[in-house]
Amino acid sequence: MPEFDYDVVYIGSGHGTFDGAMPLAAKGKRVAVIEADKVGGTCPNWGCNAKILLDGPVALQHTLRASDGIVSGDGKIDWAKNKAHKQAAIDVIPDALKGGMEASGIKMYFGHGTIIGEHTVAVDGEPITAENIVIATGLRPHQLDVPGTELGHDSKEFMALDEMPKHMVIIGGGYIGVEFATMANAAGSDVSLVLHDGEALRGFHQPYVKEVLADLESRGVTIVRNQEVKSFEQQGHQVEVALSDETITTDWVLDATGRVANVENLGLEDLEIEHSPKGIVVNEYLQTTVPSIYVSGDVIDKEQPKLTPTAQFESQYLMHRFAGESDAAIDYPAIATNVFTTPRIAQAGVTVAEAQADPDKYIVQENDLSGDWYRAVDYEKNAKLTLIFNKDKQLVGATEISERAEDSINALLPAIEFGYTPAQLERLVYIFPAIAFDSISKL
Ligand SMILES: Cc1cc2nc3c(=O)[nH]c(=O)nc-3n(C[C@H](O)[C@H](O)[C@H](O)COP(=O)(O)OP(=O)(O)OC[C@H]3O[C@@H](n4cnc5c(N)ncnc54)[C@H](O)[C@@H]3O)c2cc1C
Ligand SMILES: NC(=O)c1ccc[n+]([C@@H]2O[C@H](COP(=O)([O-])OP(=O)(O)OC[C@H]3O[C@@H](n4cnc5c(N)ncnc54)[C@H](O)[C@@H]3O)[C@@H](O)[C@H]2O)c1
Repeated sequence: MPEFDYDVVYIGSGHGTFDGAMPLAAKGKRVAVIEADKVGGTCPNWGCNAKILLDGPVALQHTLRASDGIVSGDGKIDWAKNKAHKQAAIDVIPDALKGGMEASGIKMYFGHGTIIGEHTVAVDGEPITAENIVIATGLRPHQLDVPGTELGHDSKEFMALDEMPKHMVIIGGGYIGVEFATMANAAGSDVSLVLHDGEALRGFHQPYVKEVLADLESRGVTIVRNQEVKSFEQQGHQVEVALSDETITTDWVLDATGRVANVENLGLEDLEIEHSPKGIVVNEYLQTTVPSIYVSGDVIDKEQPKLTPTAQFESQYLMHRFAGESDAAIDYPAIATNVFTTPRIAQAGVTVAEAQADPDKYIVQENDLSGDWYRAVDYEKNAKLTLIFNKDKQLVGATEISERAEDSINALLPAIEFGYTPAQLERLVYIFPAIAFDSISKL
């Protein structure tokens, strides 16, 4: 008779869980997953998948307009149809994932999970025991601490809008702020994007960020810089957004000021597990100070970008550990990331700022892609790619601004991660003409 009900119980069913939990169960481990909301968590339901479906027509509209009359039509987006298409495409995911998990042998529990002992989680009061517990509870939207904050909305509510508001104030210059400003503008909303200082998308190459912001402005987005939000106040059907120097009256407010960790009501205090709104503190094995309790995905307090592929990498790392296949510390690879604006900005590996701060170690090579014949296929005007090499001439980092930046950086990622030699690069026979061929030819 086993000592515990399960080998591993996961709290949360997002990418921080299922990418590792399914193969772990398929290897014969006894696995349970607890979910309080939709199976699959943020990414499929309210994050990446939902967002990229809504973005499809936005990118199409941008290309159509950039084609300068070659493709005719006004490219007007029917938001209600766009939302219905998105919803139809993602509605099937939770059941499909649930089915996949159950088929691999996972027992699903629905309810709120709270850790009540080193090996015990209560699901709405019912105790379940496991040799190891994984907390993968993700993040939720941060809400500004100002009077009237409840009048603000989050990204989930934006993606559920039946109609695009005539005017929208978006607060915050992070991924969500600029991506959703791009979408709302393309769908016909008059957008004011409020930044509390001059900068947006910190962590990305700032000259490229400035180009994205300038492009948004050229399409009618008002960027309001260096303003603190003071309050939101209902005025009839509208909301007054009071900033340090001005007041904007709007139909809808998106509070995109970041996301905070779901660490409440988990029992962390009783077990003295260190945590903050940034997440739960772990060691190099993703383990908390209680050795049987691990953490995966966005809810880890970490330096790495809080993205789906990062969560997937962590859950797969834990799968190998729980399967007894590896006891090594986690070794994060180069993580590629992209801002889905039009144009996009993508990057991976050593950043330009890091390279410029250490010129003895790195060589920075800037490539203007606007004269590149292949980029004329996408009517690119401002495409640029910055490559960073070490002194052995191996690629260690790259960032691009273009309509196809995510594909370009994905194509370069293996060269960054594995440090290909010129001889190895010669053996990569890519499809031509294509983005991967074009990007790799710059090495
Ligand atoms: C608008 C938006 C767009 C995004 N776009 C991208 C993108 O383009 N590319 C990208 O890589 N990343 C993107 N992300 C980030 C990506 O969604 C996350 O990195 C990813 O979902 C993290 O997975 P996770 O499993 O750690 O957390 P989540 O997916 O958030 O899953 C956590 C789960 O835990 C459940 N839960 C929480 N507490 C409990 C509890 N006590 N008991 C039971 N269940 C609980 C929640 O209901 C949730 O289902 C986006 C995020 C947002 C919000
Ligand atoms: N393309 C993608 O991969 C993608 C897209 C969307 C979200 N995400 C993920 O979702 C998470 C959250 O994204 P996000 O954009 O909400 O957060 P973020 O942390 O990227 O950006 C928050 C922004 O709000 C600003 N801000 C904070 N307080 C403010 C205030 N009082 N007034 C004005 N501005 C303020 C910050 O300066 C920052 O620019 C991130 O983990 C991100 O990785 C990823």
